[in-house]
Amino acid sequence: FQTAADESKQIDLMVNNAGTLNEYDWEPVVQLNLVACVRGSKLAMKHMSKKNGGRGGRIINTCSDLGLIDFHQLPLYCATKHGVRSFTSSMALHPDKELTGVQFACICPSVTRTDLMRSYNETISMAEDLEAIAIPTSRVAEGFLKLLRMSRMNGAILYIDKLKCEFCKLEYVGLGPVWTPQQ
Ligand SMILES: NC(=O)C1=CN([C@@H]2O[C@H](COP(=O)(O)OP(=O)(O)OC[C@H]3O[C@@H](n4cnc5c(N)ncnc54)[C@H](O)[C@@H]3O)[C@@H](O)[C@H]2O)C=CC1
Ligand SMILES: CC/C=C\CC(=O)/C=C/C=C\C=C\C=C\[C@@H](O)[C@@H](O)C/C=C\CCC(=O)O
Repeated sequence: FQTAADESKQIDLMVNNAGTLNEYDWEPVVQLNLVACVRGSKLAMKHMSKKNGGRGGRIINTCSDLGLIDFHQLPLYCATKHGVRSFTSSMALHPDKELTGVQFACICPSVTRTDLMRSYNETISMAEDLEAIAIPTSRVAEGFLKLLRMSRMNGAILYIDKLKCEFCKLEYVGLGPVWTPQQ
């Protein structure tokens, strides 16, 4: 991050995308999926914040549909992605956001054809079924671009599957507003 900041002076967009899946050797998974996402977000936040002389920016975290639902085959992976989702939307709710100029959002793709999916396939005997429901990476890119095109994306949780690319509405019961997209 420091190298990028030194070379380009200003970072406008930070994407915390790295992630992995291993329910057995699970502690490194927490470190990468959740801890690194929080670290990366905080570094970017500090650099971008108008309160520190920055000019604002966007932080987009790669979550998953498993950050929105529970799934018995991948409990640890789900826990890390629920953490990413909650951290991101909680940061977006911070009352300082107009002062910092930093917007937070996350994308929640369903199963996508990547090395991660292929490594999971090796552990089960359902390769064909997974292949049938998986989306191409280009579909995730479409969702990502949809966020970038919005001038105000703060708080967005974008669900992406074969048929849908739509914002999730979470109910902040009694504590705040439900997020709706603004252009
Ligand atoms: N493939 C899928 O079905 C889905 C993936 N995701 C999420 O998308 C993100 C990207 O995953 P994929 O492209 O599918 O997986 P992938 O395994 O194809 O790519 C993971 C990337 O993370 C990087 N990485 C791994 N460990 C790292 C470390 N310790 N430090 C820095 N970089 C590291 C790798 O170099 C690689 O570029 C992850 O956060 C994953 O949880 C979300 C929903 C569905
Ligand atoms: C699959 C691991 C890759 C990425 C993890 C991720 O971020 C999102 C995963 C989302 C869902 C994973 C579901 C996996 C399901 C499999 O174990 C099978 O149960 C699916 C089998 C058939 C599905 C057919 C259907 O119901 O349409």
